[in-house]
Amino acid sequence: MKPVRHPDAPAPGDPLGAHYEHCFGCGPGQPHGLHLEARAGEGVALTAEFTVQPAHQGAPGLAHGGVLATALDETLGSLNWLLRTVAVTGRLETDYVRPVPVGTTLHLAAEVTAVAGRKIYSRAVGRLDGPDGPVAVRADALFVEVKVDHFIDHGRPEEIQAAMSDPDQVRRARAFEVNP
Ligand SMILES: CCCCCCCC/C=C\CCCCCCCC(=O)SCCNC(=O)CCNC(=O)[C@H](O)C(C)(C)COP(=O)(O)OP(=O)(O)OC[C@H]1O[C@@H](n2cnc3c(N)ncnc32)[C@H](O)[C@@H]1OP(=O)(O)O
Repeated sequence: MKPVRHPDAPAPGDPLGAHYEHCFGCGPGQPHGLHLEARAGEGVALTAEFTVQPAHQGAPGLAHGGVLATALDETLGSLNWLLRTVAVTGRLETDYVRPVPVGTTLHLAAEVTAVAGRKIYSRAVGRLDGPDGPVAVRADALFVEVKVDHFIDHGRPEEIQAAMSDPDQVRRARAFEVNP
C-alpha cells in the first residue's frame, strides 16, 4: 500500500526533533551520539545531516561502517514520525559505495516506499559534499510497527521510569498512540 502522510506531520522543511533525549542517533543529551538532525520533506520523505566526528572512525580518518549504518537507521526511523507510527527496525540492508572521511557532512534523504499491515518499507541514501553530491551509502529497510508497550516491556526500568516522568517524552509517546 502507498504510504500516507499523517495530517499532523510537521510541514515540509520543519525539523522533526529528537524522539528521545538520550538516543544515540538523534538525542541532544547524548554526548557520544551522532546528533543527527532530520527535517520533514514532501510526502513521507525527509532529509537529515550528520557530520562525522573523530570519535566515529573505523580506519584512520574514515567513518566506521557501523556508525554510517546507525545514521541510516536513525534517518529511516525518523520517517515513522511522518506516519505517526511507532516502529522499530526489523531489517536494515546497507550498501557502502564510497569511503566517508572524518569531518564530512553526510547529506541523507529517506522515504517510505510502502506500508503493509505493521510492515513499513523504506529506503535512504547518503551523499557527500551536498544534497546532490556523490552517493556514499544506501540502505533499504523494513520497520515493524509496535505499541509503546514494546519499550516499557523491554527497556531497562531506570530509563523507562525517567522517560515516563518526563512530560515531553510522554507527550511525544501519546502523539504516536493516537494514530487513527
Ligand atoms: C512513556 C515512555 C515510553 C517511551 C516511549 C518511546 C517512544 C519512542 C518512539 C520511537 C522509538 C523509535 C526508535 C527508533 C530508533 C532507531 C531505530 C532502531 O534502531 S530500533 C532498535 C533495533 N530494533 C529492534 O530492537 C527490534 C527487535 N525486534 C523485535 O522487537 C521484533 O522482532 C519485531 C518487533 C521487529 C517483530 O516482532 P513481532 O513479534 O512484533 O512481529 P513478527 O510477527 O515477528 O513480525 C511482523 C511482520 O514483520 C516481518 N518481519 C519481522 N522481522 C523481519 C525481518 N528481519 N525481515 C523480514 N521480515 C521481518 C514478519 O515476517 C511479519 O510479517 P507478516 O506480518 O507475517 O507478513
